[in-house]
Amino acid sequence: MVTIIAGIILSGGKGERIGGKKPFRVFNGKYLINYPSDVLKSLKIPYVTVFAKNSIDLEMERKYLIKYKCLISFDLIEGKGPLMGILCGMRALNAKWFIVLPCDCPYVTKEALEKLIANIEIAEKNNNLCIIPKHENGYIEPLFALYKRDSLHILNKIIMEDKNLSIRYFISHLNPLYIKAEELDESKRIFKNINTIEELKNVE
Ligand SMILES: Nc1nc2c(ncn2[C@@H]2O[C@H](COP(=O)(O)OP(=O)(O)OP(=O)(O)O)[C@@H](O)[C@H]2O)c(=O)[nH]1
Ligand SMILES: [Mg+2]
Repeated sequence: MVTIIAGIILSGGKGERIGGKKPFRVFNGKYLINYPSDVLKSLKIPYVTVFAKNSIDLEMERKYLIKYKCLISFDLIEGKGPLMGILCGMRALNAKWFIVLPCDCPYVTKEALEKLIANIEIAEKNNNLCIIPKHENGYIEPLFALYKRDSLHILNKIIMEDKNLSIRYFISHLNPLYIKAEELDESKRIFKNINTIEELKNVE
């Protein structure tokens, strides 16, 4: 059976600004990575967490696996950025649509993801291969978005070419359906990412 929706939690960044180990940094009493994991679990959406190729946090990752019993994958090639994480996630789980989330989104909510998912019907009609939240100022949230499995061949090609691995370049091939960021969360807090040690302490 092909699942309709699966999740991909991107957890393979270097976390340079936070001094490494980003997924397992503690924010408000929980590891950062637990936030998107708990929300996907509460929605009963199967998901894969994609860590870095040469991860140095294997012990933490083992404990995470025991806690969540989700799928775990690792980047095929090191240092290629989020596109590699999406590729490895899509290869690990068979679904029609993938909710891509970063590991550092502690304000993510079940309600916001439900609202995001509700747009799939429109995207199916319009042949959009991704659904991307967009702010009023034009800023987009491609790492808090939905991607259709049908985009996998394009992703493969882009990664094989290895010329432009920006997520915007990938999206430019996908006839994106842009939705208003405030539609998912009026306060837009759900999009807040944690990048530094200081931000770990600023619990809102
Ligand atoms: N699987 C995978 N995920 C990545 C990769 N690069 C970034 N990410 C993830 O994409 C999300 C957004 O990236 P950033 O916020 O820049 O995080 P980061 O790259 O770990 O942090 P910096 O090194 O400080 O930029 C985070 O959840 C990262 O873990 C990668 O090469 N592979
Ligand atoms: Mg980065």
